[in-house]
Amino acid sequence: MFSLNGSSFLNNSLSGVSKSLTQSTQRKISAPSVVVASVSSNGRPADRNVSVLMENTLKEMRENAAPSSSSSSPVTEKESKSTVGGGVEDVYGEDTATEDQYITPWTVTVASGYPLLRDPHYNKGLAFGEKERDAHFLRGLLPPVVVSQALQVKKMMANMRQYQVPLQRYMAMMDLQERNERLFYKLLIENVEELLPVVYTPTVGEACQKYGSIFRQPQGLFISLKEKGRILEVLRNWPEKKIQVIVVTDGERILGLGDLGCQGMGIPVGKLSLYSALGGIRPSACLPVTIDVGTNNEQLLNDEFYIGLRRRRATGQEYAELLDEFMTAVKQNYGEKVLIQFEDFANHNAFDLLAKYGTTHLVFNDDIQGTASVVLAGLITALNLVGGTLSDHRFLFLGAGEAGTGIAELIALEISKQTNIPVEEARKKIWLVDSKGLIVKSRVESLQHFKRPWAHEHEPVTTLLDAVKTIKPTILIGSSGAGRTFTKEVIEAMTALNEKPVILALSNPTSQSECTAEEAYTWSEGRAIFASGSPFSPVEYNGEFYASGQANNAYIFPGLGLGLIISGAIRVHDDMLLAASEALAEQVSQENLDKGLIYPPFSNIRKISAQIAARVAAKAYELGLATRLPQPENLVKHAESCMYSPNYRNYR
Ligand SMILES: NC(=O)C1=CN([C@@H]2O[C@H](COP(=O)(O)OP(=O)(O)OC[C@H]3O[C@@H](n4cnc5c(N)ncnc54)[C@H](OP(=O)(O)O)[C@@H]3O)[C@@H](O)[C@H]2O)C=CC1
Ligand SMILES: CC(=O)C(=O)O
Ligand SMILES: [Mg+2]
Repeated sequence: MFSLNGSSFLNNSLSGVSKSLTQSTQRKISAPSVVVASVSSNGRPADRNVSVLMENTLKEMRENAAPSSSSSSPVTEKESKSTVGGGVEDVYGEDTATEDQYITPWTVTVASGYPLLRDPHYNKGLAFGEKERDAHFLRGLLPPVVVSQALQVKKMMANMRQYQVPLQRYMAMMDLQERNERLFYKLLIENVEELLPVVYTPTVGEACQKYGSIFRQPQGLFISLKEKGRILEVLRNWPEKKIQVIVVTDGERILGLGDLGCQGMGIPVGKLSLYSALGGIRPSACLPVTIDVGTNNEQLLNDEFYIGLRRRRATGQEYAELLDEFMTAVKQNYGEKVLIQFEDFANHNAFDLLAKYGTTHLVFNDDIQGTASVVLAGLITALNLVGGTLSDHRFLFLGAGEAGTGIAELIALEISKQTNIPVEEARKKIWLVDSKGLIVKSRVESLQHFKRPWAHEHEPVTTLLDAVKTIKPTILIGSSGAGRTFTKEVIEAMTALNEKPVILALSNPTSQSECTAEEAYTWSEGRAIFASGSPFSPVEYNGEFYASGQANNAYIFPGLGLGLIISGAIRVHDDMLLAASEALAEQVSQENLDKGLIYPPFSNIRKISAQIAARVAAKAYELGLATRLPQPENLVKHAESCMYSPNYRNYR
């Protein structure tokens, strides 16, 4: 997001602060302003001419210091500015309570000329109009032509399609994000099905593996053990002050690729791009964080280009203390209502972190809860194709970690609600296999705590194939991170047992998928209802085309996050996950079902996210967890109106 040398760092990194200071006024101002520390200007022509613009900006800031009733933003002025000073933002460090804290002496100037072209939030490239070029000292800095954003999108897509190697596309997209943020989002929103596999799974997996080698500009906030005791200070280095969503990882379980240490940063960056593109959260309100506690990945430790701490992972107290400092600092810096999404932590930390902070912070774990919600939605839809209710089915999982047990628990909860049986009873319909075989009672003492509820009475079974034969599942779910584990024999066994076997290969990226779409359709003779975590192209089998859906939490977390934000929710509740599942399932049309699709196309995702957000927000109000009162009358419309728009704004 910024270069680390000289004044461009200063200007770029601080540019976001101006947005936070002027956010309430943006509709009126529209002029790109930046805030800089009190450092003298370098005397460029643009700087000599800023005084009038600067005065205007300051005037407008003063005028708009009071709450604006015309703002359609879901964040009210009062809420967004509360600090120790009794609800008034302490911009100048005037509060007694903050006396011992350092402050930065900000002054305001206006971005124009060369720095404006280098500011990704405001840069429009060739789309700067004639008047803007005059008003902002851009004459001569751009070639004469003025083009539309639509033409820029067309050109970028044509360029993108020239790249044969997926990683090159990823790098081109990241470069665009750093150069012209609105164009990046415009491209992503308008070409979501084509670009999702570029900025997200599977390509983001390869990008994380090679992050050190392809590293150009830092994205997101890196918090390592070196920063212990100073995390609040580090958070304050981030240019944006009004953060609504944080996606944080410690890089220990990146997709199904294992421990990638600090290079896991690609995941929070990618997930937050989806928060904005798919869920409409403002990019400036999103903060990607990677907590670097070392890595146990020998290959990375020996890689001269590795970007993280060159030490083995901290564990126990050292780990817990760093995480606790982070969680405390986040609340201190951004308040109660910042949403923290835990992402790609290893399961030995993930469940504990969720349990520990679930009662004190607005948190959820995407791998445990987001995945559960998306899979439940797919299963509710699949019932239209295979018949029966959820409780009529038998579920078998390969993989009993975060995703596996998270999904299993939400299915059990839904069955329990639908049938009025205790959740313990509902769990008996669900079986899980881990690396040691079927989870059964006789193994209970040696099982991690999150597996224990699934240890049912049964004799030991060591292979998946034997588990399929003995449990006779109607639904098989892969959440193992182990590629090609749904063998021909396994899928044939499922097909022998079921007219239409439901087979979900959730593991990411594509290399770790339990089977390919082609394998699922071929080995099941075209009878499988199949979906996968990473996308597969349609498959031809016996002269027919089979399209499969993408069972990925990307359907859920953007809408869930939006719903939490617009309602001002203070906690995430399981019923919100169920509400999100129902909302997603309702978006699957008969036309989708006729093609065997159990998820709607991603091309409609913003509409889908608005529906999910509305349902989640409604649940927050119903549960008394919402703080943004009164409840808007039409939550879908409200969600849509709150969504980020990547269209260029006019500058005066
Ligand atoms: N599609 C989506 O939206 C999502 C997909 N995922 C994917 O799911 C996968 C797993 O993630 P997560 O649950 O967090 O990981 P975990 O590490 O928490 O769990 C993995 C589980 O798989 C088991 N396992 C691993 N290899 C084998 C094998 N060869 N045979 C049988 N069991 C095996 C492990 O067994 P043991 O416990 O014995 O070690 C463990 O129970 C990843 O690839 C991830 O990308 C995750 C979240 C969302
Ligand atoms: C999709 C996702 O969150 C994962 O594979 O970890
Ligand atoms: Mg994940």
